[in-house]
Amino acid sequence: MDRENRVSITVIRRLPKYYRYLGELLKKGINRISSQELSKLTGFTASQIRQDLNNFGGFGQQGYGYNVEELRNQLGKILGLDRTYKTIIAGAGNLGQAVANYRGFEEAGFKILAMFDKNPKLIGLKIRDIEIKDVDEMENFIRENNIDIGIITTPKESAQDVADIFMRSGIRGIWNFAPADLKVDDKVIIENVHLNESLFTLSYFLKNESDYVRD
Ligand SMILES: NC(=O)c1ccc[n+]([C@@H]2O[C@H](COP(=O)([O-])OP(=O)(O)OC[C@H]3O[C@@H](n4cnc5c(N)ncnc54)[C@H](O)[C@@H]3O)[C@@H](O)[C@H]2O)c1
Repeated sequence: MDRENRVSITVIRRLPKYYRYLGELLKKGINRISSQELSKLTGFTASQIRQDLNNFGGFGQQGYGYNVEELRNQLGKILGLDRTYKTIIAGAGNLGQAVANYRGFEEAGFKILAMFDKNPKLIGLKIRDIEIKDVDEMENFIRENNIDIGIITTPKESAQDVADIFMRSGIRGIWNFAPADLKVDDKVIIENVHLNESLFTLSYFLKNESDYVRD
């Protein structure tokens, strides 16, 4: 896709939600859906949905709506979910272990090959079948296994060091849970999951209940 035809980030951020709802519809055996029905499910307006999907060529037909399976497959391809990603976790504490324990990521194609920590007490332990290795081995492991995605679940003080190792060893995608604004090269995509920020936003909405517009 050339620069002018690039799809906006706000549209991209809505795609996983469409993808998830379409998956749920398929599980219920529903094979056809109109943009109005999708609107009721997702909370986005029908015209927003049509506009979003038109960015990728438009999948619906007037009077018919969308074929759920076809649309989900297409969105899966657009999201890059039609392949698997080799993934590692740096920081095998509470959150790192919780991420490693969740099978859903693997089912979606994100295979966790190893975890890395600096605490000798953790090294050698396994979470499911995922071994916790010494962080000193991480750089070589990434190079040898062509790791695609690195997950950061270390304390924030170590997060930049970990990101630097990821970058030098060729990782292109970083999923960062540490509350730190990491500096990465242009070649690297970073997606931050700042759980606290989300919780503080919830706190704002509770405090200002009658005072905001939901999107
Ligand atoms: N636990 C949560 O629910 C939660 C919620 C919000 C944010 N976070 C963030 O996620 C991160 C991890 O939180 P946690 O609760 O799992 O912490 P934790 O202390 O349980 O685990 C952190 C792990 O990172 C390891 N570590 C430290 N420096 C390292 C390095 N340089 N290389 C490799 N491993 C290293 C530690 O030995 C430890 O095992 C923190 O940045 C925290 O702020 C966690």
